[in-house]
Amino acid sequence: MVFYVLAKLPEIQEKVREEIYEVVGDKDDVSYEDLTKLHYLSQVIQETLRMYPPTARTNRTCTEEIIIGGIQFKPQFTFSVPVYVIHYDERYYPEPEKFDPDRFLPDEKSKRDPLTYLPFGYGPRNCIGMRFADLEMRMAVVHLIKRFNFTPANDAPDLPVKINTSSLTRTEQVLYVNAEKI
Ligand code: HEM
Repeated sequence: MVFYVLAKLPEIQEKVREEIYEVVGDKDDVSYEDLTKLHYLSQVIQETLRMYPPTARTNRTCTEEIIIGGIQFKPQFTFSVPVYVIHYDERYYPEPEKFDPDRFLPDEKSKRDPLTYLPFGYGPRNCIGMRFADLEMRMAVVHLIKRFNFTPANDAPDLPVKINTSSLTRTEQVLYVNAEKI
């Protein structure tokens, strides 16, 4: 998804590429240290996961009775946390359909409740692979953006791309990008 977004937003793609050249330069051997310095790339990945979270909702089962906001939850009740809906709530993300990596600048991020950003879930049973996935995504973008310029293929739909959220999220149509060697 991130390559599609970058193909559609060439200024953001260029900014990501510039940061990668500054931090990594020409070397092929990208270290963990290098990846931790790619702050703008991290913001782009976070914004991609806000708009296109692979999991649209996550479920929990109550172990004990509790009342939250006047709603009574009994033991064994199962309920869904609507991740996708929360990520598009204007109270937390003004103009939610706009792709804006600056929402994840440290200052902006610190103004929001952490429960408003849930691509990896939350709490003791959140995603165990979160950090690994983050590093993998950064590494993939670094190697590909260094070598290729991405542009939208013919008839590529505009952003935001329509998403089917019935189970794991997926785009309603197949998305293609052109990759041109730099
Ligand atoms: C972008 C990539 C990924 C996303 C968006 C993602 C998202 C999620 C979400 C939303 C949950 C449920 C968390 C909750 O209910 O609070 C979850 C659970 C889990 N994920 Fe991921 N995940 C990703 C990659 C990975 C990877 C790479 C691994 C393994 C290497 C992994 C392993 C797991 C496991 C084992 C759980 C269950 C944890 C538990 O029940 O205690 N995930 N993930």
